Amino acid sequence: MAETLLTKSCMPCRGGMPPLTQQEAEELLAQAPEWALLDDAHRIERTFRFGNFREALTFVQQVGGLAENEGHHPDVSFGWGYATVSLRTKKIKGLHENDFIMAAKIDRITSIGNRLLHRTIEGAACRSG
Ligand SMILES: C[C@H](O)[C@H](O)[C@H]1CNC2=NC(N)=NC(=O)C2=N1
Repeated sequence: MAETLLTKSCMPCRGGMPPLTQQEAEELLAQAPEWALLDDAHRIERTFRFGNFREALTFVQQVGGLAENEGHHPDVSFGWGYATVSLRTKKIKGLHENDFIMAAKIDRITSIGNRLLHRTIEGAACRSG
């Protein structure tokens, strides 16, 4: 099976290599199309929307756990109803495949969360129906 970002794990980055080129970044962005390529292709960013502060905080906590597991860390700002995640590899002052692996895995957090939420809503509807 072809390796995809979701089947990979972040590799420790000790610096010393050049950041991805714009072309390389755009190729990887195809697997995380919701993210914006910013700062002359040196950073990727996505803002996620939520129903309230608690949902945003829960998401941020999940992102933090993923980052610790992967050993690669985003910058996150969040508040009532939103969380903005920004990814770049500080050691090389630009983008690395690690940033795209994290983006794909962060997207999966929200898709799992949404599926669970829908199942809960459906479940409640069945019981009250
Ligand atoms: C050894 C380990 O890979 C490095 O310290 C990691 C930790 N997390 C990191 N996160 C990010 N965003 N950039 C880095 O350069 C980085 N370096």
